[in-house]
Amino acid sequence: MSELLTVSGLTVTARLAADDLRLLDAVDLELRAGQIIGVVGESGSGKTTLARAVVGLLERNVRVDQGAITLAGQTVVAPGVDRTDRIRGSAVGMVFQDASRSLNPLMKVRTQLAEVLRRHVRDITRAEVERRSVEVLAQMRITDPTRVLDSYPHQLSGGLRQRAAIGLAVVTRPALVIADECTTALDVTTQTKVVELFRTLVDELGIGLLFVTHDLMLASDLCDRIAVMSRGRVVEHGDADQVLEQPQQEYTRRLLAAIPSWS
Ligand SMILES: Nc1ncnc2c1ncn2[C@@H]1O[C@H](COP(=O)(O)OP(=O)(O)OP(=O)(O)O)[C@@H](O)[C@H]1O
Repeated sequence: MSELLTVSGLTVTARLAADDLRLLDAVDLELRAGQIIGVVGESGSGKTTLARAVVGLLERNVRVDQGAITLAGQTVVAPGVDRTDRIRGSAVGMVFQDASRSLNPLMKVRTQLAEVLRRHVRDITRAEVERRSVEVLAQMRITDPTRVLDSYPHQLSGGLRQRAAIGLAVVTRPALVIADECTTALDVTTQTKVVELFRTLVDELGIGLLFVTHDLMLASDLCDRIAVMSRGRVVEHGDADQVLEQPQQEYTRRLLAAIPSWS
């Protein structure tokens, strides 16, 4: 099977008033369709920068110096190259920590799903918009899709809001989903349900999921592969079982030792 997402030698720098700051240093990563990769590491290790680089949402003072990101064999990011506007929201869906960053608080869920579908699916009919909106909420295991479609985000519970946000990310049937700390703000029970939902979606739809989390325990429950980041570098990268059972790097061993229930 060929790689869906390949990050090779990605080096990213922020320009600051006084100096340049390297945010990512020769990062390598691979992900196949139907797989989940957990990008883990302490705060400030570069996880969000990596996730944002894949979707071309780096801040204005940040640039790609070396390396490349390819999606299904096509280069989308390289020094001086940014083709992410062709894939963002269509081939690649995004879910953020805070559903309010994924969802527009001023629009009903129905309107938001319709807007995304109309933007990305040429000549889609009203009936098809409605059918796919209901279908995607059902895929999110939402039992009363009509109520959710007719709600504003603030009228939904945190868990339902995040499910609606995931629905918005996958309604265009992307090949890849980037989820950045998207369960962090949820209570543990809701977090578990969202993680189970992700596993089901990946298995059912065959998408690739890049799941950014500082929570190694959560990553161990969900992910097939794990990339451990420290100071802008991927220090360890491999099958989740292998990384967790036989960590090669001292940094990974320290992260594991910090989990109270890990033995
Ligand atoms: N635009 C920027 N300009 C300057 N420094 C930045 C910029 N964006 C990120 N950084 C710095 O790069 C480092 C990595 O940040 P990043 O948000 O990628 O880390 P992270 O692993 O996602 O952390 P967290 O888990 O806290 O979100 C941090 O030290 C951050 O302050």
